[in-house]
Amino acid sequence: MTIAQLTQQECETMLGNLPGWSLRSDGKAIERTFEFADFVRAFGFMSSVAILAEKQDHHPEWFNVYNKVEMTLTTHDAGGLSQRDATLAEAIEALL
Ligand SMILES: C[C@H](O)[C@H](O)[C@H]1CNC2=NC(N)=NC(=O)C2=N1
Repeated sequence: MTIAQLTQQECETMLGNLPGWSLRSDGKAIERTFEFADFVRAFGFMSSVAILAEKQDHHPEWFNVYNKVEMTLTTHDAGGLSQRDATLAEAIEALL
């Protein structure tokens, strides 16, 4: 499935609406680290994100150590950032 990449302007607008997220150095993904009180809360967050990801058919790349979750969003089918990344990031922020 071919999905359109965001334009430079759309990327800037997206990041302006997503404080805490930053653009990866190659410009093809956005990243954010989440920190929770303990592992159980971090894993509960990941479980909630997993349900969102399935609903949106759009999945994060992530790494968890104890209470920290490092998350990267990119659209593999687009080879970079797409509206799907913005939509998922906004839904994730709404969980906090
Ligand atoms: C067939 C394809 O794997 C699906 O359309 C979805 C699954 N989840 C996905 N997640 C992400 N991050 N990028 C994708 O391109 C993607 N594609």
